[in-house]
Amino acid sequence: MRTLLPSSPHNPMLRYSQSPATVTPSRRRFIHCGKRSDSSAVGSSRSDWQSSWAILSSKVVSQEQSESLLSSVNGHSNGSLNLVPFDNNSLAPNQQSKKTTPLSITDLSPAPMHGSNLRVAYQGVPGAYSEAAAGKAYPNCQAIPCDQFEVAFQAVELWIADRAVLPVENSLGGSIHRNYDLLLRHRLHIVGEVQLPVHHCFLALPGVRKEFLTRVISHPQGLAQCEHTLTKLGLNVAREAVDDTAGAAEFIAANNVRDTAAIASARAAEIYGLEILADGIQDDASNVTRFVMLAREPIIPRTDRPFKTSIVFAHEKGTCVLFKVLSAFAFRNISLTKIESRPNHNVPIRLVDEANVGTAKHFEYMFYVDFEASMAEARAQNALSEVQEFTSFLRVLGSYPMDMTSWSPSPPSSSSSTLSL
Ligand SMILES: O=C(O)C(=O)C[C@]1(C(=O)O)C=C[C@@H](O)C=C1
Repeated sequence: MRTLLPSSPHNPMLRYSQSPATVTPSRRRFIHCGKRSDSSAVGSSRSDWQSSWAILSSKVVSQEQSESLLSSVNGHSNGSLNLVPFDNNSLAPNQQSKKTTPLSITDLSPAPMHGSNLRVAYQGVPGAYSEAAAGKAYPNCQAIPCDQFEVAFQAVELWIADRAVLPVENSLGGSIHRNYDLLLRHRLHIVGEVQLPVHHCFLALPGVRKEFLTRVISHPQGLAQCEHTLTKLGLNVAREAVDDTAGAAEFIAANNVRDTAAIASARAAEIYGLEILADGIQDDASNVTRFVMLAREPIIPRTDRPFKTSIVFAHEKGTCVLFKVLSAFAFRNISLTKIESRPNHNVPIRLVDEANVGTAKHFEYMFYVDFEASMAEARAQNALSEVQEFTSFLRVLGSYPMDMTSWSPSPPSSSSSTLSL
């Protein structure tokens, strides 16, 4: 069995290892709200979403369930929850030990952007955009680098990390498909989202001139997001994909590679001692990547701020249900913010024999939809009940606060050169 191990004491990045597990989860108590199944998502029950959300929406919860919710709302331990402070000593003696108002759902206010002491797994090495996203999602968190997306999922499942922050889509490069597939294979819950402006730099070893360059390396998304600019710069260089942007910078520095440039962040340049040859080389100034925050347990959905809900569904009869499913949202005035389809790995192709005509070969899909409503709203619950009628598989990936932070394209860093190199 593959296990997760830090690669070395000096490089604490989490990697897969074939050696016996030596990692001890720091907390063993694991109460989850949803029904657990093996990693085969399509094998999940069609009422899977209800089992998760019934507990959250119910006013009558068992002590174990409420303890579970209280101890890990939005993944924060009790200590960091914004519960209404209750000072027993400030009450008159005859009132002491009596709580004046019952705790309500809205008192369980997690601070979604608060992350002190949280261990947050991300893919990449220090200086990666994902590390910055982890810091935006959970300020002051302990960011844990992982060499693959799947390792970040497992780090949370094994209690090595409390959260994972993973990219799902970029405004220029599109969806990060691997993470859509992994969301389905694993049983973590989306508990938040952050949108990070991504400002790329063109980096090389100090003193390297562009005439010497034969190659540019970066994460595939980094290459995709700078494609037109690279062409415009007139560089005759091969493009090569690596695991992450900062890893590309680290590689150049560690191996003293003088014919290669990296597309990465200004912070990566600083960490690995590279020079910024050009700044802001993304094809669009407002380049932004959306990340999701993942936890072992869902948060309590609320109605006092904008929420988004992410679902995934499929039907054994294929894409013909898509229109009906989408109409369940349209009738209730629920806006969709994203729709994505991925191959249905359990049933990738469906053969339909038509008499005298031949065999039609239909590709089968899993559909991912994000919509602007909270699972605490009746209209969202009703829409999902209707969706359930039309689908053979439905899972709520999470209902979570939308990232509403004000945003503007990041200005070039002060050490920038010109775009023309
Ligand atoms: O390589 C990095 O720095 C990452 O954090 C990964 C990643 C991605 O997967 O999209 C994150 C944000 C940017 O869009 C480019 C790359």
